[in-house]
Amino acid sequence: PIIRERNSTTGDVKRPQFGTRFLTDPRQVFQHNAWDNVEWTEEQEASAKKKVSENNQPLPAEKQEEYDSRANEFWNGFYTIHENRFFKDRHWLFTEFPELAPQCSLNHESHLEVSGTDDSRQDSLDQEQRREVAALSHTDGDIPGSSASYRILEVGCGVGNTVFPILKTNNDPGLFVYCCDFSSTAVELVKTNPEYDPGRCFAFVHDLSDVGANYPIPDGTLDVIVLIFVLSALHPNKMQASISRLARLLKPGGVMLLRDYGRYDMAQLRFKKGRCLSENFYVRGDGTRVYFFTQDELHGMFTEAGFEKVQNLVDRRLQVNRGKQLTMYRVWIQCKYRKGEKPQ
Ligand SMILES: C[S@@+](CC[C@H](N)C(=O)[O-])C[C@H]1O[C@@H](n2cnc3c(N)ncnc32)[C@H](O)[C@@H]1O
Repeated sequence: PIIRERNSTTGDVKRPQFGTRFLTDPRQVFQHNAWDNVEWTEEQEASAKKKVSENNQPLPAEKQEEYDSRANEFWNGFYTIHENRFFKDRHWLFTEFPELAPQCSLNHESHLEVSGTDDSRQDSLDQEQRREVAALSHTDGDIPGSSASYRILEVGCGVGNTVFPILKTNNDPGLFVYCCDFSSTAVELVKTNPEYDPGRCFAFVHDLSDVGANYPIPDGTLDVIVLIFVLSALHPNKMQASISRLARLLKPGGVMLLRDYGRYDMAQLRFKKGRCLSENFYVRGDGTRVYFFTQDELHGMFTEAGFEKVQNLVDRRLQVNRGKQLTMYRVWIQCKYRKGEKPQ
């Protein structure tokens, strides 16, 4: 059976909630480590806007050019220092993006309600078909994963904090996971991870912004593409073409899943003067770059690339350092867009 969370009053199926702890009494703020769906006041929004506009003097062009042309070297430097200690595994992956393990909805937390026998029958039928297809076409050609029936690509996979949980959670025998990053150091860390199984996964070095470069994946064959905190690392001028390039790899009806930094996230407000490259785009001390999106900007790019919106939401969370009595306002954007059925 499929497990779905339902709104207790209307009975409607809700999207899986990222979190459910709401701050109703401001005096309670230091009672927990994090609060969900935090409302921003107008003053808070205005003060964030002011802070950002005060730090909006772009660096000289030659410096900008270096950060762009050597971007992968700066990320290699990052992974040489942090190896796989920095980005932690994400437990929210499968509640927010059930497409990553469609047959595993039983993994949802116990408070979710059980329902929908028809859907569940369809699901197990799909699964069975996938298994049959995988069993029939067992001869992989030159292309890794060519015999698979459900293909996921993660772009900007880093050291595999999304890839390995997918491989562990999604036991569909027809599953194949491709993953790439333009940091050869990161890809090497993925390949040498004891959980890396070449029969189910293929990691390769690829620059997302190099739209002329080939992927080792035929066009129109992917079910899902995942972008987690990676589009924000690209120069804003290269984002649209990169998304449109990726769209070619998806099957009609395939989905693009994205989670990334939102405008006025704490990380944006903390940038010191002299780190701004262009509006809402900054360079960190280690040379890696980051952009802070609005929902509309992402919507515009996806629709331009031929996608239809399934979800585009902003996730505002208040994180609390109880020891230091500090509050940190995080803003993330989460998108799910489906590739149109008609060719572009
Ligand atoms: C903030 S990290 C996120 C890593 C990973 N997605 C995660 O969530 O753990 C951004 C990643 O994007 C990669 N990246 C940045 N620009 C890229 C590009 N043009 N092509 C491919 N990967 C890129 C970086 O090397 C880095 O691994």
